[in-house]
Amino acid sequence: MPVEPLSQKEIEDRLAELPGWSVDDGRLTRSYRLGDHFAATAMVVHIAQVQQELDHHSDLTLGYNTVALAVHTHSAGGALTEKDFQLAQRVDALAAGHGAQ
Ligand SMILES: C[C@H](O)[C@H](O)[C@H]1CNC2=NC(N)=NC(=O)C2=N1
Repeated sequence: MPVEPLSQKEIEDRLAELPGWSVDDGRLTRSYRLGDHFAATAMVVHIAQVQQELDHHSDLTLGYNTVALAVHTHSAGGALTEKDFQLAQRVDALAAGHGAQ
C-alpha cells in the first residue's frame, strides 16, 4: 500500500511527541549512547528485527557505544511518512530496555 508524504505541520506535530529525534537533511534521525559496544550491538540487532517486522529500514550506524538511525521512505521518493515515525516510536520503546540514552 502506498504511503503518503506527511506535510510540514504533520512532521512538526509528530516530532513534538518524540524528544531526541530531529529531521536532518530530510531524514528522521536520532542517536543513542549505550554502556559499551556489546550493548550497542545488541540494540542494533533488536532494531533490525523491528525493521524486518515493519518492512521499513533505516540507515543504522553502530559505533563503539552508540547507535544512530536515519530514515525516510524510499517508496515515497525519500519523503517522511507515517512509517518513519512508526519506526521511531518502536525504537524508542525498546531503547530503555537496552539502557540507551
Ligand atoms: C519491498 C519492500 O517492501 C520495500 O522495498 C520496503 C523495504 N524497506 C523500506 N524502507 C524504507 N525506509 N523505505 C521504503 O520504502 C522501504 N520499502
